[in-house]
Amino acid sequence: MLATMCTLSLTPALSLLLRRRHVHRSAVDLPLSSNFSLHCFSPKPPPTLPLHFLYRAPHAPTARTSSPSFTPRAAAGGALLQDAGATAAVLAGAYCLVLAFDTLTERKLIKQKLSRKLVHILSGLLFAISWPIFSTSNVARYFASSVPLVNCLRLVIYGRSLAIDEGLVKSLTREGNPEELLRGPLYYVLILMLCALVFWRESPVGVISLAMMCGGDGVADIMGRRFGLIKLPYNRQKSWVGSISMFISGFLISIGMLYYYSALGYLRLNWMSTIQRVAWVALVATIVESLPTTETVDDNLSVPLISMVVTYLSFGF
Ligand SMILES: Nc1ccn([C@@H]2O[C@H](COP(=O)(O)OP(=O)(O)OP(=O)(O)O)[C@@H](O)[C@H]2O)c(=O)n1
Ligand SMILES: C/C(=C\CO)CCC[C@H](C)CCC[C@H](C)CCCC(C)C
Repeated sequence: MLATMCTLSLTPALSLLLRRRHVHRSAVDLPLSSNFSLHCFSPKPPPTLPLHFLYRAPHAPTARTSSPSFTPRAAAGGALLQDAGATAAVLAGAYCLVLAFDTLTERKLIKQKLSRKLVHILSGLLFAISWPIFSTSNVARYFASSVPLVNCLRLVIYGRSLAIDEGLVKSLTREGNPEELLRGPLYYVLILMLCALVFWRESPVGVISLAMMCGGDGVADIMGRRFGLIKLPYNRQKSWVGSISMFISGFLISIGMLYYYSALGYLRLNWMSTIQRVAWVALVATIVESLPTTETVDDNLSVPLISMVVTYLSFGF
């Protein structure tokens, strides 16, 4: 795979950040409508492949990495330290987020249903936003995935009543039944783990799927409960307001996440076609979420999984 070395004509800080990270570029030089341009200089232009293909750029040499004392072992040690620190920080963030909403609910400053949905919306989106703080090593995704894994174990322990945490149960379940933790919340963290492990930062599939599950489905619930008077003809449990809210929020949050990752150099997208593709994903996910199948297949599975399939078919990676 031909490697190219790229630098961005962005602010010096962001350019410096990128020089230390993998910068991926498509082999197909796509016009970027965003407000930065990618100046790539490489021994020779990469072959233009028929398919949309990503190139992994090497670490650009810096003053530190060019010094005689710099060794691959030192780099590996630094990456492991960075990933361990990032994992600890995200784990702490997850614990504090749930604790904060648990406290707000306990003090009756926020209703339980709204608290649960805000945790649903924020957890996954903040998790995806945190991925760039992990190193560029090949094991970074495993460190990141350990955060939903720890929460998965936590949900199983409390869901099977092997230990008691009334605050957690109250803030994450509809009826306060610990076994509920083994359904929606457990599927949710399993999807977070899947997105980090399989798709990570190099593919739009993971971030778009999380945007639809967390942002789209979460906002649909909040708006639908509050304003959803006109129900869907084929599903009296869901409403037009809820579904339209899911489409709009899922679309906008997906675009926002893709812009975030392209601004950091992980993705290079043709925004005209990207907007169309994301709209398709949002439409399909909204239709699936509106179907009367929640009792058989939880939304926390159906929405992200259909989003993964449609995004993969649309973007090709
Ligand atoms: N397209 C949608 C989605 C949700 N809702 C509203 O939000 C509520 C919960 O939606 P649902 O998708 O069932 O969310 P759950 O994940 O099951 O919510 P929870 O587990 O918090 O009950 C529905 O009863 C409905 O009032 C809606 O009106 N239209
Ligand atoms: C109630 C929920 C889903 C039901 O629809 C959300 C469950 C949330 C998990 C228990 C906590 C998940 C935490 C994430 C893995 C990491 C978040 C890190 C971020 C920095 C806050």
